[in-house]
Amino acid sequence: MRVETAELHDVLVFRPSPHRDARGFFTRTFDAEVAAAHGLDPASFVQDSQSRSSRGTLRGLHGRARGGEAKLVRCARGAILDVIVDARPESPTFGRHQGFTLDDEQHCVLYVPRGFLHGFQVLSEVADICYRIDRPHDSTDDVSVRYDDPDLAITWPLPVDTLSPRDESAGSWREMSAGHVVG
Ligand SMILES: Cc1cn([C@H]2C[C@H](O)[C@@H](COP(=O)(O)OP(=O)(O)O[C@H]3O[C@@H](C)C(=O)[C@@H](O)[C@H]3O)O2)c(=O)[nH]c1=O
Repeated sequence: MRVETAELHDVLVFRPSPHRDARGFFTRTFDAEVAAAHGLDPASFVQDSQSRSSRGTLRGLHGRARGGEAKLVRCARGAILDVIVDARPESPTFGRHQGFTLDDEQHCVLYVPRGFLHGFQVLSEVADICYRIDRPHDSTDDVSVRYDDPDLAITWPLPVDTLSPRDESAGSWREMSAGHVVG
């Protein structure tokens, strides 16, 4: 498994080597030794979740108040554009965003540190996203920023056809970053 850094500070991409044969494939999705060698505490990932969405669906941008939440994100089925925003005021890449294609061909796993916003749009007919988080979920910590916030100016690849009510009524990046609520 190769591990790459990203444009955004502290972000990692775990790039496995899938084994393909007539039956399909085998791929490693998490390796505690590799994670520890790159400064992550493997035991910290206390919940593993999965969501399924259809093409064009956008989930995000989501962050977490009161300490933030680190994530390991992968696309187990289909393909997505995953976008993260560095919301850590002390970071050299504060306010910047980066997109990553995650799919069931490359099987890359994206490490998103605490203090980021996270969202994705589905590129395939259906996509299953799996993510491990380093704190138990608590919806009272939810923070949402509009995916089409003009200050972030993220380019999404497809028209957005499905949004949750929470994402529909999300706040602005300016408001959120001024209050330093994520992380
Ligand atoms: C995220 C989450 C949701 N839920 C519940 C709450 C709600 O009833 C239902 C759907 O929740 P949401 O609408 O918040 O799900 P969703 O919009 O998929 O939220 C997720 O979006 C992506 C972009 C992320 O980064 C994740 O951390 C998470 O925020 O599932 C849990 O029980 N545990 C969880 O960890």
